[in-house]
Amino acid sequence: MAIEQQVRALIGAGRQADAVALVEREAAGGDTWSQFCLAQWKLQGQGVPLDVAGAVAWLERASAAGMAQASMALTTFYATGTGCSENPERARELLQSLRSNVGFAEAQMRVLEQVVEPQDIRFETLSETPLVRIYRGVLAPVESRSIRELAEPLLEPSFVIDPASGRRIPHPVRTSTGMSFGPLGENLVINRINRRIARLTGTEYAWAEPLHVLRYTPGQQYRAHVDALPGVSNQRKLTAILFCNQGFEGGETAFPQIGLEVRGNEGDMLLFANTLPDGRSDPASEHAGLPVTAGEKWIATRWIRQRRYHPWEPETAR
Ligand SMILES: O=C(O)CCC(=O)C(=O)O
Ligand SMILES: [Fe+2]
Repeated sequence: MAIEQQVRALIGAGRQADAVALVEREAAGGDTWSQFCLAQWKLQGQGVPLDVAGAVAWLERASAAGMAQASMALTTFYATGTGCSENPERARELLQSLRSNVGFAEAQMRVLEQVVEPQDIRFETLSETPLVRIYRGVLAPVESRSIRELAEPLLEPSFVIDPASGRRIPHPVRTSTGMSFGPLGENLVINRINRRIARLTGTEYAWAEPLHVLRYTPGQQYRAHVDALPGVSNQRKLTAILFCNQGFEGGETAFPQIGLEVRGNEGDMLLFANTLPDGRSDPASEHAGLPVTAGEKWIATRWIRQRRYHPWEPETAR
């Protein structure tokens, strides 16, 4: 019986410890399927302790033995510095080595090659206090399209848990659908965009939360709110919003406290400060995504903290 079937049979029979022992033995003996399986278990903390660096080590072995799926996964780990040191060049080399036999790698590589990293991006300052700026032409059309295409199948409505009933109820502030490119969902196209945002904002790539995509259809909106979070010391100092399409009506980003409404063109980036010089939330940064009245509005938001933030390192969220 192939190892995969043996593992399934053991798990099906409730013999999880035996399944882990088998996979560990086979992985050590050089079986790439077992190496990949063990890496996944270590990432989920399933049957074995959660161990991201250990997962990367097994992916390395499987990749070195020629397993394309492992190399593909490694591109994301190196691009985002998850479980290993950040190494975007290594990520790109791995992707390049895969392009001829993995369709998804070929498609990503083509987008990377079509876009020359923009150098002379101009911005206009719309408000000094709070700081609000719009940067023109941050994304190439192929990049904003990639964001939409990658996000679309993963969009989910925003819900919150109602404290009274304990039930999932529609989010009271945000009626759009959304998704995030978390550490393992960030392909090299998204990674390069995130690095560009860091460069333009004078911040570090590793300080920001995962790129968060929102799609609004007619009637949907993001009611007035501040992005700063209650009770955290690693505050959301800046918000960068990428406009990922155009041609919709309504949907301006409004700052009611300073009487400002912004509509970016596809590829533009809105940047604003959420905190006062002493680090506290700035009430004047209050903003809303006004209701869309026709068409669809797509944006991608990067909330930038004051220092390192990583979704898998809970201490960095506080
Ligand atoms: O949709 C908008 O224009 C605003 C989005 C927003 O406030 C956010 O992503 O934090
Ligand atoms: Fe916001």
